[in-house]
Amino acid sequence: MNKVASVSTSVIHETDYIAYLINHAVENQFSVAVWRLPNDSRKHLIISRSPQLLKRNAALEELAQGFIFAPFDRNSDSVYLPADYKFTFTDGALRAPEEPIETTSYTWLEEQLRTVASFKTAKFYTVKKTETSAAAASYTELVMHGVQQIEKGTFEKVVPSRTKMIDLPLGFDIVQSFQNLCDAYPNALISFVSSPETGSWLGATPEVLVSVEDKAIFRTVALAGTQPYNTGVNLRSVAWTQKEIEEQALVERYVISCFKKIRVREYDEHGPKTVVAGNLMHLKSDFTVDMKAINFPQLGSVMLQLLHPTSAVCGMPLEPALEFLQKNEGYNRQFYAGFLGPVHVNNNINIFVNLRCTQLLDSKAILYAGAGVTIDSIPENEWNETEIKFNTLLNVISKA
Ligand SMILES: C=C(O[C@@H]1C=C(C(=O)O)C=C[C@H]1O)C(=O)O
Repeated sequence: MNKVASVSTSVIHETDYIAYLINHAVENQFSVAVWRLPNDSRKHLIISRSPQLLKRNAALEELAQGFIFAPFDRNSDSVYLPADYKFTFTDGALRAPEEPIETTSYTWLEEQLRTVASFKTAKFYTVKKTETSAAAASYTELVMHGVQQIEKGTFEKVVPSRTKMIDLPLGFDIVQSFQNLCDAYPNALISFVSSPETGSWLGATPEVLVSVEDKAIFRTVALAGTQPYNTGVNLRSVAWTQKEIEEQALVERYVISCFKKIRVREYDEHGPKTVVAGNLMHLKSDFTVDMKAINFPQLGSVMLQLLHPTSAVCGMPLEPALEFLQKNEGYNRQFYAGFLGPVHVNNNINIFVNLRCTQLLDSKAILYAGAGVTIDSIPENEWNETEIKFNTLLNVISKA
């Protein structure tokens, strides 16, 4: 039996491999990203020896295979994890290599595992200093303040956010939590990113920001409006209020305004439709562009730069809403409502908005959530909306 076959036929479970690889990264000051795309059974893990800092106008199309992790603040650099090692898992096991980087990774791992007697729980990076939002009461005040500015005509929509600090359960296991999120939310991007630069972030986001398939098909969405989802509800008969319909229509208009800036008229738009995102439902419109037909190979990079931060996480118009948040939100969002995802993995770019996420600390975690505020917002309802958004992760992490 050759080396590759001996690993692929072993009985080691993917959770042990993933824990081993995360520990290897952390012990060597490397960075690691683990993810599972929506409606996909494969899990991927990359280790990056030296992450790069990328400027806002970096061309994604020119990057080597890797994982991008960008903060909310578009003037701060993104962290790019070029893959030095890459692994794919299916059906609970490590998949046989399908490309050169996986072959070298496989061979390296097999070598490493010769001296491993048992697998340990994964450790992860934590940052020394971080920021959280003020007390809950001030969130309803922030929403009220936002509504006042809308009444004055400063902007039409703003998305104030807040944090919730929780204690991690005793014996918290990051790999188990990742697996639990994968099981609970099949149509979300499940991700775990850990690096000395960023600390550790775990998330289950429903929102595509930019995806490019085979350098040919560009996709983005306009997602907004939130209601709790109860299993069995018929999505076709879900009713939305005028406030939610307008809130989502604003995001749609924002996406279209980005296409207009670059004179792209040939986009297909479908929706809005009710979609399920874990414990919640949203209204979603899909946008698709045939990049070959319009001869626009950089559409992914160009739209990423124009879209972020969208009106789903910031507001409309962007500049005054952003200024309001910077002045009044009272904390640094860091990577919440930034973007993240694999670049050039299996010939695709799959970048999502970093929502329903948590930053992990030593024995605590910070959850992040925001809610779209329009002229019809009722502060208590927006507060409740952030509570149910926290539950996407809380329901899973607290059981880990
Ligand atoms: C801002 C968040 O979510 C965004 C805001 C939504 C809304 O205001 O209804 C819905 C989906 C997301 O686009 C979040 O989850 O923190």
